[in-house]
Amino acid sequence: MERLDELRKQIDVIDEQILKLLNKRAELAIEIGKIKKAQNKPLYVPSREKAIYERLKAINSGPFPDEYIKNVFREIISASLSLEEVQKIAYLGPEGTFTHLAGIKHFGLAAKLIPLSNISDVFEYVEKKRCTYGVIPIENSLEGVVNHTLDMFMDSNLKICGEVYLEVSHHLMNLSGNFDDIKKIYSHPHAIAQCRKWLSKNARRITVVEVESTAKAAEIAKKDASVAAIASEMAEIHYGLKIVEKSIEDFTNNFTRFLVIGYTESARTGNDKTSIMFSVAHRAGSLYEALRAFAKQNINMTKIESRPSKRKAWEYIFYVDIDGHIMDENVKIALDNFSKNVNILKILGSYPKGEK
Ligand SMILES: C=C(O[C@@H]1C=C(C(=O)O)C=C[C@H]1O)C(=O)O
Repeated sequence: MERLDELRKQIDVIDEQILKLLNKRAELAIEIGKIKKAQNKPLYVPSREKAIYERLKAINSGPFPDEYIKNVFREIISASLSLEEVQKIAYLGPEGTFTHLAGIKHFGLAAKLIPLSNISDVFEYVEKKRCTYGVIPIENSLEGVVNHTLDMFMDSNLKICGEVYLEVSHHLMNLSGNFDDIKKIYSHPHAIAQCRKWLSKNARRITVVEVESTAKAAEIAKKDASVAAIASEMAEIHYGLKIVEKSIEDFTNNFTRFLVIGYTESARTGNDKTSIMFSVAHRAGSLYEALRAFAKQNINMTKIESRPSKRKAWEYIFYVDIDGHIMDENVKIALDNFSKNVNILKILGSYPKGEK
């Protein structure tokens, strides 16, 4: 037998062993699912999943690459979890958006992802338990925060249970893949802003039209050969378009951060983040005094935003992210002191940090 055939035979044997083990593993997951259901515990446990990825990465002896262990096990876990219960996930659609991609990255392909047309609907679907979790964008490293998402937390009791980072790259695409066919370019205002230099250099005479999402732009481009969309690779595949020019963004290092919202609280993993919202009195130094509680406990603040309270003119709500979990001793002490210096305090959730 040729060496090539011989090696492939060995791979076939190993694949059979992997499949047998996958089924053994799935049986255990089903058992665990029954226990969790009987104890009324959440079926999806992100802290456990994170611990699995990290443990396997630490013991990996190679040559299987460390960076792909999570991808492989993400799908194994997603498929196992679907045997306990298929997870219904609401996300800001339509299909083919970066939020869709973030949902798949976090929950895997076995979850049922449900596209909704706005951020409020995603909150409502999860609040009314039509979906177990929701995925929404919260900020882009170049364009800043998504105000609508922040504002939704004012009146919602949902918790943040996870975060996902995606590197964003914009491509110009149309039906033919031919630049000369393009009369109009459609995209989301953020994507257009991020490709400004390229557009002014290469598409001066082409009309640029803003639409509500990059996927919507791709949907329009699919119907009209003279329309091109600036959208993601996901949209290209989903809408059957052809890339005219790849990565036309002005700056690299473009990341979008997404939040996973739901009713369950995520357990401590040792590498977590906590999000809070609060207001302070209109008094000199009140914000400074409050935030000192974190500095005193040596807690790093990773984000601060302010938004109008919408209840009274010139009254603001602050949003802060800190390193650590509410079950960490230093976070507990800091929040206890912090709460003495603020008016309203709402803990939006502690959750495992997303991989950048
Ligand atoms: C099996 C479990 O349920 C789910 C599936 C997991 C898995 O397949 O390893 C891990 C965490 C949960 O999201 C569990 O809780 O351990």
